[in-house]
Amino acid sequence: MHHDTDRDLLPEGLGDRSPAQAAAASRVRRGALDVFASHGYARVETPTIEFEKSMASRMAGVQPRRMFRFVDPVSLRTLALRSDITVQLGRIAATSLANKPRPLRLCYSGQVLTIKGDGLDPARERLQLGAELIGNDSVSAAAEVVAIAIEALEQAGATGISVDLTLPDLVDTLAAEALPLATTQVEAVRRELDAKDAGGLVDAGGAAYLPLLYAVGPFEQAIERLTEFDTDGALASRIAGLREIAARIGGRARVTLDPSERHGFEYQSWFGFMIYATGVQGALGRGGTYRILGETSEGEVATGFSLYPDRLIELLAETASEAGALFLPLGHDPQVAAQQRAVGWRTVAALSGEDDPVALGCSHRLEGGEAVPLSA
Ligand SMILES: N[C@@H](Cc1c[nH]c[nH+]1)C(=O)O
Repeated sequence: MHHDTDRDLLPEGLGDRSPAQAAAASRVRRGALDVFASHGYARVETPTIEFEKSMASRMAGVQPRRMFRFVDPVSLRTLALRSDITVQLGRIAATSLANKPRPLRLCYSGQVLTIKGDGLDPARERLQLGAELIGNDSVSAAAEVVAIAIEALEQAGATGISVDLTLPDLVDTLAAEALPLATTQVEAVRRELDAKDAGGLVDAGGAAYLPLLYAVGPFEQAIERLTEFDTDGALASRIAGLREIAARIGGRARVTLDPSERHGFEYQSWFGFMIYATGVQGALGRGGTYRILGETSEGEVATGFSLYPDRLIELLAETASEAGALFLPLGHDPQVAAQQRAVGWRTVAALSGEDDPVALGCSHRLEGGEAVPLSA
């Protein structure tokens, strides 16, 4: 077909979900939210747009450059489309729910947008589902949220789950004392470690950090390497914490360690993790410990995670087999049809004598009050 306008095009990185994908998305959303609720996480809903300032300043490290921003014709202030619901929950925790007892367990689901896709993934709009445990960033909190992330993905239909643990503030921790770096070097060392570039790391003045590039892989082996590297014990409490978390997830997911992984971790502190599943390219989610900044006080610690299940939804939609439907011929008894729906049938009512039940996806036809299989 010839297009002389862009009427039918969608902007880059944005798309529709087909009926099969929308059905898979509903199942994934419901599965995950049920798991969050079953562990005591109360759902909150947040606006799609709010003041840029409140989203950009709630956690240290948030990048407003990634957000769609525009001026509100009403308030004349800059608004931003949400790119991460966690920061909105930070706002709620610091304001309307500030006086609720801690730990405060909240969960959420919604669409988020960024101006640019992330690395290999060009999508600019994504479904984000997550849970936040506010008021605690201990090993127990971390173990709880990792376990819930695994359970939520399992419930959503993911298989072969693996979890990659990381220490987001590793370089800052080491640079402070054990392996000093000039403030100007910290960023470069972090970047080369993230890129796993040994030559670049040496050039950036981070030769002492080289062994970190080898403390990567299956958890038991990698944590041994990290322990050997940590001769003066600067990382001792973190290593003990990681060991305990890994022990508590063990058996439910494959656990790996990548202590200097930074990609996508904007504000996480001592603990971070990524979560993956078989057949799904890229990470399905990310989480960790962080600090919600207050207006005057030093703020509040928290632990949580976000799942971005769009790739899983596409996979599930491809493999889902559509359940048959029951064709209701013209002149059927509406009460009988309602009874059939009540026992689980999806019905498709004829609008004219020409409607073709098979073409409309029906497997059965209502005849004499019964669902009769349509002969193929
Ligand atoms: N919202 C973070 C993940 C997270 C939730 N809680 C803590 N960390 C992200 O999407 O990267």
